[in-house]
Amino acid sequence: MTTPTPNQKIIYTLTDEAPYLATGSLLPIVRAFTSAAGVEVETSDISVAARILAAFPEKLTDDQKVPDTLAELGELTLDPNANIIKLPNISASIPQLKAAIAELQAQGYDVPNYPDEAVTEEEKAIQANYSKILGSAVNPVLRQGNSDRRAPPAVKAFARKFPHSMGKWSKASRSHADYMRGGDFFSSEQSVTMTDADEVRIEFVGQNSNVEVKKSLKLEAAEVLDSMFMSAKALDAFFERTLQECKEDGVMWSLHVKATMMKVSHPIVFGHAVRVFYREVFEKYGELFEQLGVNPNNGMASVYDKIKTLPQSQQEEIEEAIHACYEHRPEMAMVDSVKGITNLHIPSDVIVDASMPAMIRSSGQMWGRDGKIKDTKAVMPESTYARIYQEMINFCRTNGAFDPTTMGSVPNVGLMAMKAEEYGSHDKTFEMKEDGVMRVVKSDGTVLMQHNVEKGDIWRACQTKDAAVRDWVKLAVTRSRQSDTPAIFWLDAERAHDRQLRLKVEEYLKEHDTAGLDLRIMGYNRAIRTSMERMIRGKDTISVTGNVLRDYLTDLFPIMELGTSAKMLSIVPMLAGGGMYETGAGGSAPKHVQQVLEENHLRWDSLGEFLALAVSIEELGIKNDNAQAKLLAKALDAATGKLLENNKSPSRKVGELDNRGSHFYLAMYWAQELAAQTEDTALSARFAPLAKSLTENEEKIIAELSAVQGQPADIGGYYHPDMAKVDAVMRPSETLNSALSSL
Ligand SMILES: NC(=O)C1=CN([C@@H]2O[C@H](COP(=O)(O)OP(=O)(O)OC[C@H]3O[C@@H](n4cnc5c(N)ncnc54)[C@H](OP(=O)(O)O)[C@@H]3O)[C@@H](O)[C@H]2O)C=CC1
Ligand SMILES: O=C(O)CCC(=O)C(=O)O
Ligand SMILES: [Mg+2]
Repeated sequence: MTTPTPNQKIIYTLTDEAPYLATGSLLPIVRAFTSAAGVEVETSDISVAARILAAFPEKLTDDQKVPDTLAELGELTLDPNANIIKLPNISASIPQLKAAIAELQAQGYDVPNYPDEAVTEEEKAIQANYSKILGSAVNPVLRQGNSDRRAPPAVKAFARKFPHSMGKWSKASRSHADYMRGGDFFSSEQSVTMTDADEVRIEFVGQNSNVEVKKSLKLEAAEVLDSMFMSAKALDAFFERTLQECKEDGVMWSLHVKATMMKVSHPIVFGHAVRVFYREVFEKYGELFEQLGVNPNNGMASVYDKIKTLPQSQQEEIEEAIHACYEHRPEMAMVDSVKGITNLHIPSDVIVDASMPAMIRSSGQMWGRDGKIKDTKAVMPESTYARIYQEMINFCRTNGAFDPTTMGSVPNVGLMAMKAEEYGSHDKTFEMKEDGVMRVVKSDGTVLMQHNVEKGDIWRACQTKDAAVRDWVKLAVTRSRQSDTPAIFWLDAERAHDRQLRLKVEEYLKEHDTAGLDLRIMGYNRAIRTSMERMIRGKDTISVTGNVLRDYLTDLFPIMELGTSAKMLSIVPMLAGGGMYETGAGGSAPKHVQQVLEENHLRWDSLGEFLALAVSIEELGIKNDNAQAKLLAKALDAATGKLLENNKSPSRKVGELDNRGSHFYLAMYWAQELAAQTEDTALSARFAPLAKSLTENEEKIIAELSAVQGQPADIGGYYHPDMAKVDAVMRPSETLNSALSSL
């Protein structure tokens, strides 16, 4: 056996919820296999619980302390040998963060409460510490490269053979997307490309002409800087209009934002929606709510939580006032109609990238209060990106639902490196405390951009580094060439930022041999229409997009094509030369954990993990000239293909094959492939006994795995489960466990 050298290491992240549970079953299998090629798989815990613990070492006993693994991984991304498998993790909203803190405290960890309002210096320090954990806090640190997401041919073939359900579209559907026609970020966007490096200042000039420096920003030469704002008044008027229209037309109302990734601006937008929808409640009890510390940006859950301290009679009075709003407001989409959880309950329940495709896939409908699905107005204030959903809705209404058995594919090459664009704007986002002017000023005093703003407006700046753009263009050309597929750069002539980017794209395309390639540049509406026209004819089109569209499209198209983005291959070739392999574009699926707790069935599909692992092991094999690793990767790909062909993916129903069962099949096929190959006889001899014992014991192992289903499972915590309990729940087959340990 080869001894692992420092380079022969894969870092496998431990995250949260369903992917964490799935890891409990998959990782022991992976480790058993990779050790045969001298490849070590090391874990790195970046769960929200681990990140909380790492932030407060001074509050913990020595044996409770954990390392700051996210910082360590962040450094590793700069190493050309980095090889990281990144599973989806929770991007916590404030309510989720508080729940995780409470769970840790109950387990005996003395971590501080999250201060809603930080007054003292100590509270401010605690809040600053927690702000690094809030929202999408992991991905921006690790994503030191651009993004390449696609459905591998075997996965596409699987979708054609076993198509997922698609809700029919009616020409009479009244569902649509609605967005601001003015006063939003789109209408106010300004953008400049820096000629030289400089340290610019973001300043606020008040009506008394006092200048407040909000932030100093070091910019590189050729970097693109944008600034924009959303008018609070226009936003409120927009929400009011959408609510009135829904009430008049009898269409359900729903809100779709990305409060997790846009962790500063979108919770504020969400808070406006809450205040407008429940206007009478906030008018009547506004002062009391302020005293109680209610924060509408955290949703109606914050109201219900804070009024608990009031006398029963007063609580009932407020609850009645809330119910009175439902009388004159339109019906609102529900997250859980049984439990009465509405769209405005917490800001992280409805996340636009997954929620809009789910709606379009279900005939354009969402769940109502009565548990029935109905037509809905999908409200997405930012018109920049909302328009693409309306294009798809129009397309489905005209052409009917997409057909997974014949449709082509839209892979994505996304500009993501170095916190590109809006997803890096959090430290440059400000809610205006008074009327005045926001401006960006060069060190020599030249004003680069400025906006007149009013109290409550949300102003933000976004950066895009030149090196990131250059690499993105290269990746697009490479993917188009390698897959012999046309590529469209989605750049909108109406957008100031995109006009700057277009100049760069045109320049950097000249650095490549593009002869014979079909590369086009189009505005968003035309780009999505062209892609869809081609898609229904079975043709593929690469979408080459900015960061937000990367996020949106890598759920939108996969959910139509494959039923879920979890089946995507998602690669981040790092700028420094290493590789990160993300598992799908999908999230951590809280509903899946609930099912495990209730009936010990995990419907999580680890296909994304299988695909990521194969590329990661292959890359490691190439870099280290490790022929056995290359064979392992090849066999894993073949095993994944077999698993898809034989339909051994997890089912959603208790009693049927679940995540653990599908892992067994992967192990069996993988061992069979390795035993059958003839390129390396030592490897074949090593895996032959395992292949034999798994094949012979298939029925017994499946029976052992099914036997545990149907009753509640205990994993000892939600955010910080007990590893031993997870191990017991996720590895219930003695026969499988002992076969693996004999390898
Ligand atoms: N890369 C990352 O780290 C990401 C993290 N997230 C985080 O995930 C959480 C949930 O986000 P949400 O927007 O609801 O997105 P999810 O992708 O978790 O949920 C959408 C639905 O997709 C289905 N799904 C997703 N992955 C799988 C899988 N592997 N196997 C089977 N089905 C799957 C599930 O459908 P069903 O329930 O019908 O089975 C799930 O409910 C949030 O905390 C969010 O911050 C979200 C996106 C990316
Ligand atoms: O970081 C997150 O919160 C989610 C990431 C995401 O949705 C994506 O990259 O597709
Ligand atoms: Mg996404």
